[in-house]
Amino acid sequence: MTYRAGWIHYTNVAPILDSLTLPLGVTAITGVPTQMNAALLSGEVDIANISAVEFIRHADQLEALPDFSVAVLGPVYSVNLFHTAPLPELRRVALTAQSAMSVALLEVLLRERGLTPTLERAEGEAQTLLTQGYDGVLRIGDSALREWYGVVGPLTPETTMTSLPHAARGICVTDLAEEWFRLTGHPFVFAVWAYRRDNPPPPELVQAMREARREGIGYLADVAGRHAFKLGLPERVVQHYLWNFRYHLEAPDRLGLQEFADKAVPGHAPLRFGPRPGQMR
Ligand SMILES: C=C(O[C@@H]1C=C(C(=O)O)C=C[C@H]1O)C(=O)O
Repeated sequence: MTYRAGWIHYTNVAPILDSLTLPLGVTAITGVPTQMNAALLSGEVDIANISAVEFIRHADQLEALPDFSVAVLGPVYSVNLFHTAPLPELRRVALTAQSAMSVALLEVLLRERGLTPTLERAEGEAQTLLTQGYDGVLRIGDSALREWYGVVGPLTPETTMTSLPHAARGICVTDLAEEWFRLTGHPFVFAVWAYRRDNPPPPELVQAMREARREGIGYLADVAGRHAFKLGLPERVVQHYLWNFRYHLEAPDRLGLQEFADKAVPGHAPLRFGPRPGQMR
């Protein structure tokens, strides 16, 4: 029988997916996070790298691979609130329909500060929406990375990604993963690789994913070079962006994930992970 995978193929997953050779009997489709979340939950696919919040919300049915994540400790650069008013004065924020995770994270961060702007779905470029009645715009993924650099770049010999100004031309960029780090001191996990508990992936697929990740991380400059060209960004910006991710769901990432789960989805079922490499079920 065929095992079906659903991949969110944003640039941040390229170090895992670009070199992946699917074993015989495994097929894959691709889409944005909300599409892959829905595909896994409807049974259209058997495994997907889904928004961690959907994994948490459906923890009664799902399990995640024990050693795969898209996480960061500190800034992520691609989950950004672009805003023209200071955070405490925000009135109307445009959300993206592509992401479940960043919306849930924004809600947690606003609640922690006691802020209650109106949140609405609206697609389009942040800089355009900011001239159309929104004073905040949440964007994720490749377009958010590109827009972030469009606002705060260029990177000069005197600046680094972390020392860049984060406001320019009247637009401020708040990196939600950095805000999470300020609040908790923990990493933020954006995605995990989840499947229904009664339908785990064939070991050959997980093995192939581990090999692909080793290859991708080992040749990160090449991965960055290819994607920089596609994104229209400087190579060193994309290489820094990719190097910054935590792809192994390590102990600190699990702490961050658990903390987020408790804040965002009170009463959630216990989070479950498959056996670690070499561990028996
Ligand atoms: C950090 C990011 O990670 C992605 C963000 C997701 C979400 O917001 O739901 C889901 C999967 C991640 O790969 C990003 O794309 O900017």
